[in-house]
Amino acid sequence: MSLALGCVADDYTGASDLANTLTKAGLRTIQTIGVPEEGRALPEADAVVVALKSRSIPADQAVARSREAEAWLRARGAAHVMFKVCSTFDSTDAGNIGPVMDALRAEAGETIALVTPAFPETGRSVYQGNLFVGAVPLNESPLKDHPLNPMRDANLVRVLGRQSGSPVGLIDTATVARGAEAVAARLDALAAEGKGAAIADAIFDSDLEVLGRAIIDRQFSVGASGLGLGLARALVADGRGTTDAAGAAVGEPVGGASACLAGSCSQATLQQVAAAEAIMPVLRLDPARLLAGDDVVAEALAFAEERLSSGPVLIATSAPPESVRALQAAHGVDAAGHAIEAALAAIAEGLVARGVRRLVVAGGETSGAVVDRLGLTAFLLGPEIAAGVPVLRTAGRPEPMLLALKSGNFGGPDFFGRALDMMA
Ligand SMILES: Nc1ncnc2c1ncn2[C@@H]1O[C@H](COP(=O)(O)OP(=O)(O)OP(=O)(O)O)[C@@H](O)[C@H]1O
Ligand SMILES: O=C(O)[C@@H](O)C(=O)CO
Repeated sequence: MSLALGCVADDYTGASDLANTLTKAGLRTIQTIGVPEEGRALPEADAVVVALKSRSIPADQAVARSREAEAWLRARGAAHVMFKVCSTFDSTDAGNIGPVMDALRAEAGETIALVTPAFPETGRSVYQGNLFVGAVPLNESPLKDHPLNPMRDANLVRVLGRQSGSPVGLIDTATVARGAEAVAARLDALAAEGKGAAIADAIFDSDLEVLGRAIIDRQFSVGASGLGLGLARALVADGRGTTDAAGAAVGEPVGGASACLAGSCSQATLQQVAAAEAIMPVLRLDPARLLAGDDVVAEALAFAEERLSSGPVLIATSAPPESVRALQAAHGVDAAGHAIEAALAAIAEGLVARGVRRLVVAGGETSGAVVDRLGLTAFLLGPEIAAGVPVLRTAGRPEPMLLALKSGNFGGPDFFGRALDMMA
């Protein structure tokens, strides 16, 4: 396999978002969970997205895992490696975007990395280095209340500057409007000034196409799905992709029962859980009882077991910001998050043991915990349920499963129903 593009993603839902974008843009794409073991056969592909669970772990561990993934991709011929971060730049001042970027850029032998989390299809745009979520700056969006990575500064030149070992510059809209050569020249000028990264403005897909063309022959970049789109279109225009890849891997329907799990507390997920009550039984787990030692996993599985033969169920810990803050104040952010993730993962395992073969999971960390617990290792890409959320089909599992791993902020209010319909 000689890859046109290699990607290292910092969470599993983000990886499936990117793999979906690359597939739609015409690259045959596979998503692996972690670095595949030596000798494991993978289908032929133009691009591989290695999904890590490295967004909210200590920075040194995120760096080590990302370097291993980058080396694996380079060994498979990937000339350009993109580090996929969240379109809302989820991270803290301690990392992990800056430290991972610094390490992968050095590994690639580049002096500067172009960085942009813009993803216009989901309302993420960057102007003068400031990230907007829809019409509001990042720090006024619901991301200010994220349970693990609250985002309180929209100026990404500043945010990344606090995380990186090198100064950070800006490639502004006026430069992007002048085209790929102007972007490349600005990158070189910033590198000559000693900058190690440049936040690039992008408001429309056409801006991302310019950025893609400007950097496709360089070794390394950092971005969300929008930059993936720009890179994929540059590759396809250059004859380095397969133009009929979209939705190629739907495959045969899988039988079995279906279920949904939600550990995301984003505004979008809260609305989706509320809307699901009209179409399926919903169990809202009380995380305070879980942390007090009650066996809520067994309760959830009993709830599901009684109902699965008649249709899907949804089990959610999702709660509004004030409840999340109260739980975190009582137990600590990490302890609360990990205990809930572990409980939802154990529930997922119990559901699969009870015949569930189609599973929808809301939340990046939550999806990471579930996929790891189920021991899934790679996915083929199916059709798109909502912007950034594809149907995934397991690869290398004797009895295939379909999954949808939803980033917290993605999807409309009817997301759960729509996902289940598309997986039917
Ligand atoms: N009721 C709750 N109180 C406190 N924390 C919670 C609660 N329910 C879930 N959590 C934790 O909140 C975190 C949610 O993160 P997760 O990444 O799953 O969702 P998200 O941040 O909305 O999604 P994404 O990362 O895709 O944007 C997890 O660690 C989860 O365990
Ligand atoms: O880029 C995004 O917003 C998503 O793919 C994601 O990473 C959310 O966890």
